[in-house]
Formats: sequence, C-alpha cells, structure tokens
Amino acid sequence: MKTSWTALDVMRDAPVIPVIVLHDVKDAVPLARALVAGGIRMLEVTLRTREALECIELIAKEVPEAVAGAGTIRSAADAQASALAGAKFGVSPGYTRAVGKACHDLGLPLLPGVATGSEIMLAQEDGFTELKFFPAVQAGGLAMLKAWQGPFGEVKFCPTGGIHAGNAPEFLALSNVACVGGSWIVPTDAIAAGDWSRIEALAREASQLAR
Ligand SMILES: O=C(O)C(=O)C[C@H](O)[C@H](O)COP(=O)(O)O
Repeated sequence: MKTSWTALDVMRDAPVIPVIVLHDVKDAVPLARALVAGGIRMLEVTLRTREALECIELIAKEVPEAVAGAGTIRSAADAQASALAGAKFGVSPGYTRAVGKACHDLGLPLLPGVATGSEIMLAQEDGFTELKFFPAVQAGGLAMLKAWQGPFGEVKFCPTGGIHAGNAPEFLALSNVACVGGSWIVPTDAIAAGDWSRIEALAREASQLAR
C-alpha cells in the first residue's frame, strides 16, 4: 500500500478535497468510509475543533483506504501535532515561512493557502508549487485564477472557499486548477444526523466532476 503522497498526488486524486469539520470523534470513521465509498479518499480534517487530531488518528488507523490530512494548519506546532496524529498531508489557510519549514522538516506535504501574488511568490521561493487559493470566490474567483495563468503559469491551484457543485465545473475547467476544496460534500447537518448515505451520494457526485 502506498504510504507517502506528494502535494500533487493529493490534488490529482479526485476533483474535490472535502473540507471536514468534526465535533464528535465517533463520526470520524463512518464519515471517512462514506467518502471513500463515494470515490473520495483524500480527506482534509480541519484543526478547527479540539477533536480533530484524534479523528485524524482514528481514520489513519481504521480506514486504510482513506488518506487523512490536516487542514487549518496555522503554526509549526499544528504541523507537528498533525504529523504525530498520522496526517499524510497538510493544508493551511495562509502561508508563513515557519509553517513551510515545519512541514518541510517533517516531510509533511503541504498545500499552502495564498490569495495574492506576493504570497504565491513567497511560497514558490520556499519550494511550493501546488497551492490552495483561499478564500477563492471571495478573493477574486475565476477571474483571479485566469489572471495568474500568465505570471504564475507553472503553479497548480486548489481553489477553496465558496465552491459548490454548481460552480465547481467552471473552476475545474481552468488549466491551472488541479482540484477544488469545499465543505459542501460534508454538510454539518448530515454529519450531525449521521446521514452517511447522503454524504456518500454527495461524494459520488463530486468525484465524477470533469477536470
Ligand atoms: O479551515 C480552514 O483551514 C480553511 O481554510 C477554510 C476552509 O477551507 C473553507 O472554509 C472551506 O470553504 P467552504 O467550502 O466555503 O466552506
């Protein structure tokens, strides 16, 4: 079984990376299984909740078909805790050199968040060429990505923030978009209700989006 992944592997595996918020540890395994059953195995579990690290650990142990990563990495300590919990990749909402260096030193593939040309240049200087564009719709959406195709033609983006089934195809059609990220396939109410079949159906629909 493959155990290490590059940031590009993470982006290319499926058209959508689900942005997951888990408040209850017992939801982690059934949620991961539902997403995998729907065709999506790269899972971003955000560090927005206290339970997140334990959820990553559980998915890593109990759902070997899934590849659990950590989202909302905002510090070197977040990166270290994520790697220790078994996260296979990290995603950050912004970029700092400290986060980049920590992930590099840990061997944790990182999708650094950027929203401006300067941030892209800083991440590129540190060796990152696969980036999360966050918050994508709010920060300029399709027009921004098209504008970046000129000066930053070699960068592949994962736009996240404001993406849903309706607008995802337009983003995925751009040559500098490798995948999109979003919470729409893991709705809070479906998780709270344990409605795993709804989440599986949303994942299946998302996994079939054209790129
Ligand atoms: O928590 C993080 O690390 C983030 O960077 C934020 C998430 O990626 C977006 O909040 C997802 O956006 P929506 O799909 O519009 O819900």
